Amino acid sequence: MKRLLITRPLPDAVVAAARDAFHVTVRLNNLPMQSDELRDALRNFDLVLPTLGDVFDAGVFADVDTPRCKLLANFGVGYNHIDVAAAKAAGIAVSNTPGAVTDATADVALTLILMSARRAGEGERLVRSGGWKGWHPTQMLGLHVTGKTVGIVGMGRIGQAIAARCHYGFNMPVKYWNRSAKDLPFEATRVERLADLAGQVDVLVAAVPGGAQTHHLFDADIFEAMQSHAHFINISRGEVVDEAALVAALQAGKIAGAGLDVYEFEPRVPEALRKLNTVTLLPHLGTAALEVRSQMGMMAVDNLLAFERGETPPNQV
Ligand SMILES: NC(=O)c1ccc[n+]([C@@H]2O[C@H](COP(=O)([O-])OP(=O)(O)OC[C@H]3O[C@@H](n4cnc5c(N)ncnc54)[C@H](O)[C@@H]3O)[C@@H](O)[C@H]2O)c1
Ligand SMILES: O=C(O)[C@H](O)CO
Repeated sequence: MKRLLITRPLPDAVVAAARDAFHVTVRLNNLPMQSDELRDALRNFDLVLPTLGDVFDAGVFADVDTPRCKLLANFGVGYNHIDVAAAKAAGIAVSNTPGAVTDATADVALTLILMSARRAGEGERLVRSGGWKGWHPTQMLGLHVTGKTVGIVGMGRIGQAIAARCHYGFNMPVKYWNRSAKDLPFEATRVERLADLAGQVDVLVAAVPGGAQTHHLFDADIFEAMQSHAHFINISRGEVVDEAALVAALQAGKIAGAGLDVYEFEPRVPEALRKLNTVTLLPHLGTAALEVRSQMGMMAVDNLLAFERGETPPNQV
């Protein structure tokens, strides 16, 4: 049997399915793998099932002369923590888990849109603090979401699921920025320049992958272009945002609020961001449901099984 390393505890059913086919070691630690562990994983296992935070960068591959590992079957759709080109050069394939994450992540985007626009986090803190003095007509007025325009940046699987929820559920006109035009089952306007989109919408949502091409896509210029009543939502990767520029925009009231599930240097969330009442902060909850995490794990196992049969994994990247 091939030796498989699962780098974090996963739902029982996933580990059981993996044990049916492989000699499995589960690393009983919820923190990302450290430098030595990453290298040892490549040296000592035939297959590795890593996840977010396990940073397999070019240096890791360069340090391991003849890796025993032949597949990194990532748990999650986003694989910006793996240098895929360096992996390939080292003879290691990479797969991910697209689709399994789509609806759950779109649901969290809608949670953030509503929480940010309707000041739900701020309201919850007010009640919890015992400081609420009762309802009155001008208390905590937020942005009415129904009918407002949403701008989706990255009209992929998750972007489309967010757009559909906004369109069908909240009657929101949809605009988007994407490398290519999308054929969608509802009306949506493609805008050529990101800064133009930013200036035209009431809610701007980041749904692009992380990586070098999208690093700091949302910078001071984009926040400057946004309308002062608009909200910025990020469910993609923290690194797509210049976090310092976002903090500055919020502090200066250039935008009304932000809803974030991801951060530039996770799990570190700058104190300046945590202090702002206009920000809703979630701890990377996009796929955090047992059903979803189980589906992600099963997809990763399917990729491993296909590879073991000598086939190309269904979700090789
Ligand atoms: N918050 C969470 O828990 C969570 C959960 C799942 C996924 N994610 C993130 O969401 C991302 C998107 O997932 P998906 O399944 O929708 O991916 P996808 O590949 O279906 O969609 C990505 C979209 O972004 C566009 N895009 C890619 N690179 C681009 C670039 N350089 N410039 C402009 N547009 C670009 C693509 O054309 C595509 O339309 C993942 O890569 C992951 O980082 C976060
Ligand atoms: O990329 C993904 O799938 C998520 O961020 C991890 O749940």
